[in-house]
Amino acid sequence: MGYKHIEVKQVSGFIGAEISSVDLSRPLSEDQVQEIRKALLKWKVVFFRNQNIDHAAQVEFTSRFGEVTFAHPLGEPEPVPGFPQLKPVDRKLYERQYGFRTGGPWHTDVTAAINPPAASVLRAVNVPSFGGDTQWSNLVAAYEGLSAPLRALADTLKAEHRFNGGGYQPRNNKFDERIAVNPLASIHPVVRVHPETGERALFVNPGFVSRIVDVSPQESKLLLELFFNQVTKPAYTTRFRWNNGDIAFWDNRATVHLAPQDLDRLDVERLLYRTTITGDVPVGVDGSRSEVVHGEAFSAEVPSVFKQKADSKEVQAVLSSN
Ligand SMILES: O=C(O)CCC(=O)C(=O)O
Ligand SMILES: [Fe+2]
Repeated sequence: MGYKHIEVKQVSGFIGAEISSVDLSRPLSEDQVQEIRKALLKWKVVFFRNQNIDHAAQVEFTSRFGEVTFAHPLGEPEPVPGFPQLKPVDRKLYERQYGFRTGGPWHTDVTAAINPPAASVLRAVNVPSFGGDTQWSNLVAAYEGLSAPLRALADTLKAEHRFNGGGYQPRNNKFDERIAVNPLASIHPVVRVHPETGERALFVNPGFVSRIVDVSPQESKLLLELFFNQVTKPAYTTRFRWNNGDIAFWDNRATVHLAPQDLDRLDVERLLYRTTITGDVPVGVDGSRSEVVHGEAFSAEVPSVFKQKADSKEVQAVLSSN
């Protein structure tokens, strides 16, 4: 309905659509880009099956929707040599480098930054034949599902987001060292007005929110329990079963997502690559903007912590153009 250049099929009640009749290995027309953007804004996450595109094509696809960021504000894990925008989502690499396999709690990408990514693109390269599904939840539906008095309260609140302050457990490894060097943190409105749709989203996530500000610690804890419950309600979610070559593209301003939890004890490989699009500074219902607690904005710029890394050979390999 309403699409002339792509096919769009809704996959869940509140979130998610599969887009077909488009070949991402070839340059997209401006009409296709506009319709994909329209579907993304409506469905919050869109899926493309069986695309089998390479690194360069992923970066090219992502760039049609905005500025492609550096892989990660901490430069961890190491981006792909020659592709500073590509963040490997690689169980084997994480295990080798950090000693853990789990994908962590429900989260929105990089909300510790003052300008969390507008959107993320994830491409499956080597996924297991069973398990490893990713889930997304619709933060606009979550907001709208609150009672009117709770929405009114949420509209007035702000929350602190930080890399080491939410649901991620300390790991005592290289990743934590990086966070200690650059303890990225920001205060965002609990209800964010979406810059493109004007919709209100319940912009809190169990991964990175450390506290609600200006309330007591106990009030913060109980409010967050309520909000986290709301944003992860199964009703607002969709679940994606990956095959190699599949791509998920989500609006990071209006969703939380959950990496698979069912593979933690299994010795299986799972490799995907993520790109992200530079986001704007969130704005609350009263028009107030988020505030930096610590750290720099997240964009295509090479983060200073990455530039400062001692092992400059690795850094050079990542930054050298291909
Ligand atoms: O492993 C996954 O399915 C999702 C990983 C993730 O959170 C991300 O790429 O942002
Ligand atoms: Fe993520």
